[in-house]
Amino acid sequence: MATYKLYYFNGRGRGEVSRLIFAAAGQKYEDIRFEGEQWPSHKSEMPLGQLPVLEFNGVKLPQSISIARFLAKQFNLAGKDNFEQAQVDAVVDTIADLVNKFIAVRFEADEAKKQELGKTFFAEELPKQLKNLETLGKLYGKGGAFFVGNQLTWADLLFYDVGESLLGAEANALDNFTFLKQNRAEVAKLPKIAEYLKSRPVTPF
Ligand SMILES: N[C@@H](CCC(=O)N[C@@H](CS)C(=O)NCC(=O)O)C(=O)O
Repeated sequence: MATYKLYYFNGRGRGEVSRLIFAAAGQKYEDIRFEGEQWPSHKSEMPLGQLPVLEFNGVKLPQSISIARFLAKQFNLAGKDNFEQAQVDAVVDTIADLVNKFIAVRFEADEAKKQELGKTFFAEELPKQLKNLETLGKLYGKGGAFFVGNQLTWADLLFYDVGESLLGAEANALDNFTFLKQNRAEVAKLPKIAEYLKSRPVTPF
């Protein structure tokens, strides 16, 4: 029987999308969460010295997006055919563009620069990327609430999680984006996801 271990910190960060994929698939796995002080003694055990890492049947795989894409393929959450998978990847890449900009703001050490970056991000960059995502959802979602092909894929799960962080920083962020709001609501209603969200450990950003 296949075995899965997911190593990450006690945060959602780059690991939560894989946890959501496991939850949606109803697949058991070991959810290993390092505390900050434990990490230095484990860093050298990881292929690239970073997390998340998935251990699949005893072999370690780094890179959050590669991990999530592999899991999605394992559990039929990647899109029904090659072209749907490419559409899912386009949504994921667009979310990644947004996340990279968001992270740059959050982790800026210089407070004045952070304020400046934050202003531009929330006023310009975020609405632009959300509009792009809304466009892709309407184009590929076949009139339904999911991003691609009218069924759940890992693009929906990734956006669900990223949306949580965006709304935490800016409560009105999705107000002008009906598809995106509906998409997150539908994901949260799926029975396995609803159960997971209710029972997951408190997991910060
Ligand atoms: N491109 C990598 C980036 C991984 C990454 O930056 N991981 C951070 C946590 S989110 C990390 O391991 N930091 C601890 C360290 O580098 O020692 C991915 O997407 O997995």
